[in-house]
Amino acid sequence: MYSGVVRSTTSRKVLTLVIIRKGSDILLGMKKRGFGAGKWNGFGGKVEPGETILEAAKRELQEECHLRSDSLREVGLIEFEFKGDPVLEETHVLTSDVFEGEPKETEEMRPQWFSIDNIPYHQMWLGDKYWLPLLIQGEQFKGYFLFEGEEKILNYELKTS
Ligand SMILES: Nc1ncnc2c1[nH]c(=O)n2[C@H]1C[C@H](O)[C@@H](COP(=O)(O)OP(=O)(O)OP(=O)(O)O)O1
Repeated sequence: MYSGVVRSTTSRKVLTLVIIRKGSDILLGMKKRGFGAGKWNGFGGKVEPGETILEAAKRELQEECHLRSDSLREVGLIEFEFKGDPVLEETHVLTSDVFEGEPKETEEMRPQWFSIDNIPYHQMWLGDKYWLPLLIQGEQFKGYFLFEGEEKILNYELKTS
């Protein structure tokens, strides 16, 4: 997809990432365990065998914060690579401002609304400050991020369409 990037990955994991919006707020969750613990992020996870991207996104949203949305739409596709890890994370980013329920803390995530003027980028994945503003502006985007560990980006590309 990106001419300048040579990937060293040999397999691919498909993930979803959902950002729910309400007026000028977005909903993030503090990841309590596992991969990305201690970071604010959208809601999502691995797409299970037999599931569509949309089904997986809806399931993860409900499992992680008890919200339901039948109006999720895909706005972004990001490939995350971690140096030395043979797995490329193909992450589908979806959003909606139509949902049912109130966000509730779960075993995995502690949800909290943030104003788009006060997003806690310093406690989020480093790449988020590049692509999340595009989502907030209503853009569609494709990206690639190469990380070294969790706290350093070696290379990235981001394009809007
Ligand atoms: N680099 C980066 N920036 C922003 N967001 C992410 C990454 N890497 C990622 O994996 N993510 C997102 C994509 C997913 O929404 C989550 C990771 O999901 P994970 O918790 O590993 O998947 P689950 O299926 O929920 O895992 P278990 O419940 O099986 O532990 O972060």
